[in-house]
Amino acid sequence: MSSSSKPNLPVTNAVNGPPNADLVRERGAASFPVRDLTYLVYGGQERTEHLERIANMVASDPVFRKTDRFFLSRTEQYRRSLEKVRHYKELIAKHNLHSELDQQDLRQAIDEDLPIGLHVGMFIPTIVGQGTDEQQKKWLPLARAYKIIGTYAQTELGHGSFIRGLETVATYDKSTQEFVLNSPTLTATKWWPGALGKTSTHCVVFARLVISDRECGVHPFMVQLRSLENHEPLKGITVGDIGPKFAYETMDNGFLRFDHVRIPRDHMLMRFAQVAADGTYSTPPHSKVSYATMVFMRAYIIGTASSTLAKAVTIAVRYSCVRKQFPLRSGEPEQQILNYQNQQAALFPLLATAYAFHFTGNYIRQMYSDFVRGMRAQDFSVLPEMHATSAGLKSLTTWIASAGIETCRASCGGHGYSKLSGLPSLYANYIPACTYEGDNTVMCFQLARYLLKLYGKAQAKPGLRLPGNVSYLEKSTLLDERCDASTEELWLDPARQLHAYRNRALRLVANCANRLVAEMQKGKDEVLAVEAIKSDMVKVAKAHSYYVVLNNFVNAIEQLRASGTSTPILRVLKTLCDLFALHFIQADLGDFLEYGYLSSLHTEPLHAQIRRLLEAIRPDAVALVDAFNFTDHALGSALGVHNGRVYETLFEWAQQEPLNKTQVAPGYHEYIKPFLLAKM
Ligand SMILES: CCCCCCCCCCCCCCCCCCC/C=C/C(=O)SCCNC(=O)CCNC(=O)[C@H](O)C(C)(C)COP(=O)(O)OP(=O)(O)OC[C@H]1O[C@@H](n2cnc3c(N)ncnc32)[C@H](O)[C@@H]1OP(=O)(O)O
Ligand SMILES: Cc1cc2nc3c(=O)[nH]c(=O)nc-3n(C[C@H](O)[C@H](O)[C@H](O)COP(=O)(O)OP(=O)(O)OC[C@H]3O[C@@H](n4cnc5c(N)ncnc54)[C@H](O)[C@@H]3O)c2cc1C
Repeated sequence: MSSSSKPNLPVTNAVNGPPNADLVRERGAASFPVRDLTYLVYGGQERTEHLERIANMVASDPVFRKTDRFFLSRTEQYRRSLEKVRHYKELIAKHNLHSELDQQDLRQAIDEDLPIGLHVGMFIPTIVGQGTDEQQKKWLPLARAYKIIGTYAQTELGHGSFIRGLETVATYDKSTQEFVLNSPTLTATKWWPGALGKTSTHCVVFARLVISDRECGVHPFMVQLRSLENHEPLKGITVGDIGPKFAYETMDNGFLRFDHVRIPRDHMLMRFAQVAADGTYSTPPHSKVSYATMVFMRAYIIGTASSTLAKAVTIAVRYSCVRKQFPLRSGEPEQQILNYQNQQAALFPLLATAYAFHFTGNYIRQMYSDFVRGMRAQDFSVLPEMHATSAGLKSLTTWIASAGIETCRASCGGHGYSKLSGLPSLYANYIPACTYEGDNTVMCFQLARYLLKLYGKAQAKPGLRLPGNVSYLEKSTLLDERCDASTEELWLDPARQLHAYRNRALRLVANCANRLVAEMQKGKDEVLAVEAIKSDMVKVAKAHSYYVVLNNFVNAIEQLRASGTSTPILRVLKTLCDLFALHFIQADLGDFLEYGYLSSLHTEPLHAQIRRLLEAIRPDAVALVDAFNFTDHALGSALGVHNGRVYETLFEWAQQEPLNKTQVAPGYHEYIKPFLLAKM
């Protein structure tokens, strides 16, 4: 089927030449107009073309090249990322990219963990969210123009998850109307904040507020760290880089200590809690409102899980199409490895998940903007739902995307282990998303607590109406219902799929609630009873989040159908949605079998339907990854190049290896020559 409009062919850093014939053939045989799916993913033709212009501008700009990154030292990588920051700023001015959206598009196209990520992602949002109007007026123009660079300094050497345990102190001195910031212990040292070590001039510091010996809890303070003239740390401030990490080399995650550093009273961000000149403290309208930037970032992280996983799947699917291994019978041509069922079973559920997460990203963005609108009107009622939902989805999406990248890497065989595949660095730079912005397990407890509370309320008060995604907690009769998908066809019914996910989630919540009561009946208080069910709480949070993801995917398809999306696109999205739904039932089959929701009567058709779905996706696999529309620059992979010239590109990129600069190995004269035969 032909596209409704020609794609803007991505700028390539692959080796030029005729494209791989298998990829060409597969692209020609797609069952749906790829370009239309791209428009759907990126929000329309105009927006897609705008993104392409930016992506191609970045991809063709030598400052943003990525191919040298594997051969640079940590310090060189950091310097290169600063060079990219400077150039990013130049391009904003040159191309008039002053809107936040344009700048976000540009950063996304640059596709590197730049040391201004925290400035944009947390420093500015914290000023916006937590600063008074006057504070915003003072700091925002400076921050937005990069006259100052900031970060978000919360985590300490001793505490990250347990925010109330932070030790940095901000003591109010009424006589001078200043706060005195101090790090009283080694463990009070701020540790980890991105761009803190070497880049930032300022930061928002989270410290315990003390007024006249009274503890008032953790609050945000604006602090200047470095001189704006020579970048030297200011008096009383010890700051530096925390040293080598798993990856993330472009980012100067830092440490920071305060020795009785004085800041003016109006440097406490006082939108919600205030300290008056005389030291009178006014409490915030919600005790966790100062945690709002983390909720914002969790929502952002959920949104990026789709694109990250989509990159890994694009690389693995294209490579699996080019790569051939074994004829089925002797004398026959070798098979593309993508024809093997095991390869499809590894990659296609991840392809489906990348699409599923795309719709979840849309959902959380909408939920977040409704929440912000409420907050502006002093309505914090949605905060618990927003916090719990984003905590759970952040955990599920980052866990699945991380594991998915590794699956993609392993499915590329030996070449997947080469950094030139792009997959090792994609993985290494992505996995901290499971830890930062809230350790995933700790985040799951937050969602599980919320669900258990609502379940308890619904039990105590029959007829209580709960919000949309959790309304199934009202229906304990659901627990008596069983699966009736006894044929392959019935497994394609979205209502039945959702029923299964809802039933599993409710079952796990109910079991957890019962176990909590049982532990308390054994004599434990509530705190210890919760400790006894913690691993089950993680399962509860995941089960609910799976349900939310599937529900969003099903709803999105319904909305697309209603808005007249073409049948071929709807058909392929429905196939992906089915595979997502059925694959994750198969993956957690024990949950569904354990309480008799499913039996072998249902599992046989389930497995058979999954095999059918893999077959259905196979002819469209390349088109489905092409629809993500990544440039070769964005993928940074010799295996995933658009033209499929995988071997040529691998060979050429390998020539850049510094070891290849000389024919004779460095160290040969000292270490090899002495024991080799002198002559043959
Ligand atoms: C929306 C999309 C926008 C798109 C466009 C944006 C463009 C942006 C560009 C950005 C580019 C950026 C690129 C950067 C890349 C990423 C870099 C990563 C940087 C990493 C930064 C960090 O890691 S910062 C540090 C993060 N730290 C944490 O997350 C700590 C985790 N811990 C906590 O959150 C909490 O302490 C806790 C939740 C674990 C517990 O809190 P606490 O102990 O204080 O409370 P309790 O347990 O007693 O609970 C009391 C009560 O409060 C509820 N609650 C807790 N937290 C919240 C909250 N945040 N909101 C609401 N309610 C909360 C809790 O559930 C309890 O409720 P009960 O009803 O009493 O049970
Ligand atoms: C790359 C990277 C960038 C970062 N950037 C920033 C930044 O810009 N600013 C900033 O302030 N911070 C930053 N951080 C810090 C990050 O937010 C914290 O590391 C994260 O919140 C986890 O906290 P923790 O390290 O204290 O883990 P811990 O809480 O010590 O977790 C260790 C283990 O204990 C378990 N655990 C913890 N508490 C409980 C509990 N109550 N019950 C059961 N199990 C528990 C966890 O599940 C985990 O398995 C960054 C971290 C990384 C890795």
